Amino acid sequence: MISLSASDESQFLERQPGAPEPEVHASVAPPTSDDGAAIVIDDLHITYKVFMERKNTLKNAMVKRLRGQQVNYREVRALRGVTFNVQKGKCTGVIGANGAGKSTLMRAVAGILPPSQGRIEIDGKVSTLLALGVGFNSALTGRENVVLGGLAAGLTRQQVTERFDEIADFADLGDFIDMPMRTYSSGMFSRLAFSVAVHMDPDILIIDEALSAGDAKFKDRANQKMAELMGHAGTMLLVSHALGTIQELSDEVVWLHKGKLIRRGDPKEVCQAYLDFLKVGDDSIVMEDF
Ligand SMILES: Nc1ncnc2c1ncn2[C@@H]1O[C@H](COP(=O)(O)OP(=O)(O)OP(=O)(O)O)[C@@H](O)[C@H]1O
Repeated sequence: MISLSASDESQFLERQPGAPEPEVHASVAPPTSDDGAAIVIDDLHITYKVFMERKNTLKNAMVKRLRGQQVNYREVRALRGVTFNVQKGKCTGVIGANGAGKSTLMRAVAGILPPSQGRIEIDGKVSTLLALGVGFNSALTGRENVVLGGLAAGLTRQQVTERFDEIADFADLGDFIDMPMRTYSSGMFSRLAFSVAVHMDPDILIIDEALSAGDAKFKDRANQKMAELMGHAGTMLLVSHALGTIQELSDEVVWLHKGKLIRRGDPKEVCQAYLDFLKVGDDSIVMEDF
């Protein structure tokens, strides 16, 4: 059995203090051809600016700038020259320790964060748990959010109406579908986000494990649905600390560390290199699957 989420497993994936940094593996080379790629990521840099004002707000920083005063900020280089592509119909898993840049990469591919340098090219309609989860309005009911989410993803009102029952059945929320989403548990919230995301006929599906929480029964159905989507030649970018899930679903794995791409290639080999680096045993792969 595989699981979508293993956030509680990350405790097993801590590096030993003082362990050396991983070296960029020699086999990491820029993609030779972008032909047939659904996602092209070329020398991608993302730098966050963290404002260091006493009252640390964007408004304060803007007021200072308008007054011609110097604005103090610190730069966090979350991604530093990442290059790889994802071929149509393939699944690429993204792994790495806390703070490696995985979520930043997902947000950039989803179009939420603009590149500071480099380029991202997307060929197809992207559906992402990130964007949809963020788009939900917790004052509205699940039903209303499904309609809004569907329209935002480019479906017509009629298409949303036609798909509504399927989306609601998959999320399996019972009467809660007509309750405001602020009354939902985080698992219920994620189930609806997942259900909406996978029913939008995405060409490219971006899944960040943080939003794919759910109970074991739902995870089983979610895994089946993902396998089904992949069967329809869907392209997937999947972030997870659950290396079992990553190996099960991915055609290729990318290992990020402190914003750099360390290794890219065969899922088993890259996961093993990552585990060797973390110096944790194979048990961590097995444990997250239960
Ligand atoms: N909004 C932000 N503003 C400033 N720095 C940020 C912001 N979001 C992330 N960072 C920084 O960027 C780096 C990469 O963070 P990111 O969340 O992408 O890592 P991650 O691999 O997803 O980590 P995790 O496994 O803990 O979720 C970290 O140093 C983090 O502190």
